[in-house]
Amino acid sequence: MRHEREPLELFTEGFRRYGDLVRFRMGPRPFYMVCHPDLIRRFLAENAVNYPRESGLPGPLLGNGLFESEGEYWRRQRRLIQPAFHRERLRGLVADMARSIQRMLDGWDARAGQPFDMAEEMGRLSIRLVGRAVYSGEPDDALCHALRRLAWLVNNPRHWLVQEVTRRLAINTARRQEFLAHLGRLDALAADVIARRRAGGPEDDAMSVLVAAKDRDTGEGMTDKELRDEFMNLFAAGHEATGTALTWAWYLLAEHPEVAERLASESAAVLGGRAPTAEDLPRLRYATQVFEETLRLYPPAWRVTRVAVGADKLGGHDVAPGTVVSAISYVVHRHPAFWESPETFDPDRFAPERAQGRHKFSYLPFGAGQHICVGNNLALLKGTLALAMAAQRFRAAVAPGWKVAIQPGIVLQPRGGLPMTVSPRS
Ligand code: HEM
Repeated sequence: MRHEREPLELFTEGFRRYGDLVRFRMGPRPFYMVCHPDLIRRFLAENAVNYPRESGLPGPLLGNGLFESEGEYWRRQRRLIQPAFHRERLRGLVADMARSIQRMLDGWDARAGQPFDMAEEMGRLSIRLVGRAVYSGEPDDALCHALRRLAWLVNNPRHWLVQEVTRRLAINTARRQEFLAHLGRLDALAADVIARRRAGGPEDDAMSVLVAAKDRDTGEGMTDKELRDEFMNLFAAGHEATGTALTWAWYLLAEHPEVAERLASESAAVLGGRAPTAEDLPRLRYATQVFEETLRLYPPAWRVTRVAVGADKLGGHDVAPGTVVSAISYVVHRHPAFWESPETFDPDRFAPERAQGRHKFSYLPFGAGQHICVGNNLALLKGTLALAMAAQRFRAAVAPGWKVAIQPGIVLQPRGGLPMTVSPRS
């Protein structure tokens, strides 16, 4: 089936041939790919109530957390969790995050010239930075390994399918045992963090906000099970996309040395070799733009999908109940009516004066509407800091002979990782 083998090619071709709304035959249900931002606004925002996310059984990893829930329960949880990720609160994390990034970069000095997998490196960095935001902790190597393996098992659709089947039939395969062992490690951490916060631990990370949060109608807080599920959603699911985006950023910078030089100049002018502070953030504008443009060309969450529960019309076409409706961000971000020279890597298109007036629903790296990514400010902060700090110290190049290809699993990753070499700037 082509949509499993090469979905990006299939969807891109469908858009070029048929335009803004394309019906595909795949599986038993009708499937619409929606590419026009007005139509995306319709199903993700204006009539979102008709297009919930597909409900499945709560899985063992994410449980009934924000990613998986819908309706009143989701609304309550979202209200309680959102304050933990306000931009002002995140500013307090800058110093700790900078320290984590600095430690990674110090390790690069000894690795100069030797290829290493940038996807693995960025994945681990992202885990450490999310750890700081979620529970004020820096995960050790064993925990990073567990999370990387879990992400790998979940991101690969074939493994995930096997996981689901073996779980439902309670078959104990080696992969399943591996999955459960990693999950057990994470569950132990979640239980420990929750117990400490209940006993009154630090007060400025996401878990302390969640433990203290009270429903405005009932006055009740979250149960331990609810806290555990949200911990998994934020910590386990929150790291993968940022790590992948940073990996693609390194690839694009290697391919566009002029952008890498400009990024390094900005860092030199603003930071002059020291670690960034929260006050520097507005002046690291080009680093943010590089990250935003990377998210346009390689949106890690490359599709946003819903299922219609009632009849509707999209662009004059009938949508029957049960229709799967998907905005393929990878295609929407290359829509020529909304993006000039869409294949060109041009961070300046995110300069405030050029971004002004852009259709809000033509740029969807964090989704749109009520489910828009709750961690988007954190992701932009991580991306900006990591790029600004790394660019002032290192250049990177794809390892000689390596062919970069895209693997669209749940997340849009480089197939087989991304071997790169780094060299210090003199
Ligand atoms: C570059 C990094 C990231 C990308 C590209 C990304 C992308 C997305 C997208 C597209 C959605 C919407 C899914 C939908 O509508 O079906 C989403 C939702 C979500 N994201 Fe992110 N995300 C990133 C980072 C993070 C981080 C750092 C966290 C938390 C620490 C996080 C937590 C969540 C949660 C909990 C949701 C569900 C929100 C809801 O349904 O209310 N994400 N993300």
